[in-house]
Order: sequence, then structure tokens, then C-alpha cells
Amino acid sequence: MVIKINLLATIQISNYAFFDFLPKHRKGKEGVIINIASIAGLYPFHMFPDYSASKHGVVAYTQALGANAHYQHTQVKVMALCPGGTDTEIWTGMQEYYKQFINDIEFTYQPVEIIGESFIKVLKEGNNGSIWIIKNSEPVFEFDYKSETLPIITKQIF
Ligand SMILES: NC(=O)C1=CN([C@@H]2O[C@H](COP(=O)(O)OP(=O)(O)OC[C@H]3O[C@@H](n4cnc5c(N)ncnc54)[C@H](O)[C@@H]3O)[C@@H](O)[C@H]2O)C=CC1
Ligand SMILES: CCCCCC(=O)/C=C/C=C\C/C=C\C/C=C\CCCC(=O)O
Repeated sequence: MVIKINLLATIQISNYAFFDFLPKHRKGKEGVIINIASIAGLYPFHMFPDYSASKHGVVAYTQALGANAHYQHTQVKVMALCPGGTDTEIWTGMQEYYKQFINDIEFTYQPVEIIGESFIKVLKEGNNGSIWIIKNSEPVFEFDYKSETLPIITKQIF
């Protein structure tokens, strides 16, 4: 279920915006799609295995559709936000088994307003394909893939 809602629905609606809605209806020269992933989409998170997998999918999809090869054809930027723990209702919906691990995590829940403010900043300043972290109420910053993980594929590497 979480894969359907978090990953498949994100892919479906982004594809619709990218290939159909924005080409037909946008007013400016550029369109922007910002997907909501999570820090659990950058690092595997033991409290939410299925959720973490779904958000890794959102990050990978965003980077792939956010490749500049696409932008040259469409002038649509695709980016993602990766919030850390944020004070919303979502935490009340955890499955019973996983609740026993809640004390393993040591963050404070940031207020939801910071997500809105960060969204506006990324909308104005973010580059195509960029992934942004919002955690512990700190200013939003871009995730540095080069120092953290394998690079995305831009040439034959196998
Ligand atoms: N709160 C947090 O700590 C974090 C949240 N996120 C992400 O932020 C996004 C928003 O989550 P929150 O505001 O925290 O959660 P929330 O539980 O407060 O809000 C989620 C909303 O999604 C709606 N929803 C759920 N299933 C749906 C469906 N099948 N069709 C249509 N709407 C549906 C709910 O009715 C609710 O309004 C989610 O993608 C979540 O994964 C990411 C990182 C951290
Ligand atoms: C430091 C980690 C920050 C993680 C932030 C985040 O994305 C928080 C999410 C909070 C709650 C998720 C709640 C429900 C997830 C839905 C289903 C979980 C199913 C269990 C599973 O295997 O994932």
C-alpha cells in the first residue's frame, strides 16, 4: 500500500504534469515539479522499511526525470524535498510493530512551516534534478550526491 501511495502515485502524477499538463497549460517559459521524498529516501531507515523503499524510489525517479537531457526538450525542472522528522499527523499512523523503535531516534520534530518556506526557496533557486534536505529546523540545503553515494548514471559504467 505504501508503495502505491508514495511511489506509484508520485510517478503517475509527475508523469501527467511533465508530459501532459505543463506542456499544454504553463504560462511561463519554464515548468517546475517538486516531489516530496524524505531523509528516509536517502538513507535506509529501520523504523520504516517499506516507506524507506518507496521514498528511495521517489528520489531515483526525480533524479532520472530531472536529467538535463529531458530539460533540453521540455524546459520542465524536476526536484525533490527530503524532510527529516516534522510535526504532522503522519507519526500517529505508524504500524504497531515499529512503534517500539521510536526511542531509537533522537531528533526533535521540526515545525511544518519550515517545509513551506523551504519549498519556496527551492522553487526559486533549485537546479533541475536537485535533491534538498530539510532537517532539525536548519535552512534547507542541497544533498551532495558526489560525496555521499554512487553518482547517477550519465555514461556506460558496466
Ligand atoms: N512528517 C514527517 O516527519 C515527514 C513527512 N514526509 C512526507 O511528507 C508528505 C506529507 O506528509 P505529512 O504532512 O507529514 O503527513 P500527514 O499524515 O499529516 O498528511 C498526509 C495527507 O495525505 C493524505 N492521504 C493519505 N493517503 C492518501 C491517498 N491514498 N490519496 C489521497 N490523499 C491521501 C491524508 O489524508 C493527509 O491529508 C508525505 O509524502 C510524507 O511521506 C517526509 C518526511 C518527513
Ligand atoms: C530520521 C528519519 C526521518 C524520517 C522522516 C519521515 O519520512 C517520517 C515518516 C514518518 C512516518 C511514516 C509513517 C507511516 C509510514 C507508512 C507505512 C509504514 C509501513 C511500515 C514500513 O515498513 O515502512
